[in-house]
Amino acid sequence: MPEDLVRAIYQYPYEGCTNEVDIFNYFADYKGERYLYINKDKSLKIIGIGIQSLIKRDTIDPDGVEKVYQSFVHNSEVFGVDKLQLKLFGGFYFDEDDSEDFSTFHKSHFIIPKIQIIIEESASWIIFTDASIDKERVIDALMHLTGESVASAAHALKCEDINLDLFRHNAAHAIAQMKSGAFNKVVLSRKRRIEMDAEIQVEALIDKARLNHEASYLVVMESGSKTFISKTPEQLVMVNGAYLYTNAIAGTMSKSVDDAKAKLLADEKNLIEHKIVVDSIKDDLIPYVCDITMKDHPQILENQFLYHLYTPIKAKLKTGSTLRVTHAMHPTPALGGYPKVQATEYIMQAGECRGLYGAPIGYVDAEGNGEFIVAIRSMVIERNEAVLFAGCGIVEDSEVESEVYETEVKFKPMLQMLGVTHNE
Ligand SMILES: C=C(O[C@@H]1C=C(C(=O)O)C=C[C@H]1O)C(=O)O
Repeated sequence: MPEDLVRAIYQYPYEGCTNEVDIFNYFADYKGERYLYINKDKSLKIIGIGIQSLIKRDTIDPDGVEKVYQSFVHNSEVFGVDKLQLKLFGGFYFDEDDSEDFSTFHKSHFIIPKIQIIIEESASWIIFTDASIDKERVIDALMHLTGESVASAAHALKCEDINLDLFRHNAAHAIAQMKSGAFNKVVLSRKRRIEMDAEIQVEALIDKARLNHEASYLVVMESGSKTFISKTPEQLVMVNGAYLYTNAIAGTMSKSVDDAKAKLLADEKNLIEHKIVVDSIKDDLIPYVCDITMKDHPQILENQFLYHLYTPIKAKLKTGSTLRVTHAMHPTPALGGYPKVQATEYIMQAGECRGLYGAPIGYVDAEGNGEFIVAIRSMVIERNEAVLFAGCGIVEDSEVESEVYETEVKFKPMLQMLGVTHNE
């Protein structure tokens, strides 16, 4: 019998524990095969446990991914109480470059889990795609979790900047290129490796993130021995029925600067960087949407350590799904540069091999709705090591040392999550 015909999706209303740390802990046996997605206003949590089907490609292939997921959903028999809720979660690499840091991930990496827990404000579900799991037992156990927090036992031994000299060199080179008119903006990035004295526990990191109430997403994706984590403030795209939402986030000032908000809103260099992103997003959206609405001037987005210039954008969707639009928009000049092709080539020549750093990660449902984020403020961990990523937009008026400082501040959310307070 073809495999498709014996698949089944079982859905139950979920009234169990809503603490993601407890749930991750309970499913410790599935380490390497779990994921977590929490949206910015914490109105949606998606937790995936085990791998029923890994949709993987060694190229960035949104159409191929969508086809396999649709076939899974439509060829499965559904035993459920509500309309089909199973969501597909995963991401695409930043670009087609291979990346050693992400060797257990694929350029298209999407997961249909064995168990998916969806926690929304109005209702929640637990979904099983594996008939052999004892569903009653799992549901009963989840109802009785006690909400213990998990403190990290690991301390930093060593902090090492992997490519700071190269970053300085590339930034100076890019500024010179832009002064001679080669392109307008490029985003360059740095990496920092942290070695801890014990294994880094993902549950402890999630617990740390949970206690921090800043308006950011939280994404955790395990793949074998590696785990990717992003605590990003940046949405790439959300599709909800007839509407599409996106935003431009570009232009940054540390909160430690006196009068930072007012300075940022009036700073010519940052306003130029921001406008490049807004204009490029508009151009990329035109084939898919109509009635684009946005304000003429950016507002301030506040993070724990930084202020950003921020323009929310709403439009009516004419055609396309979340995955299609994600592919068309990524990378915006907030992470790539402008013009897009030249900037992306520049990043590839700079040898950054970003993998999932700055990549689109998110979820879609069977109707094409969903949300993708831009995976910044991120790190990949393996055993007792973490590699942290931070980047910034370079324009012709940039100064190399200010950009070095900006990336220092952008490492902070991940350093804080690891409990590293100073450079060891
Ligand atoms: C590239 C990063 O951040 C991006 C770059 C910004 C900038 O240059 O001002 C601001 C927000 C993000 O779009 C990062 O945090 O790694």
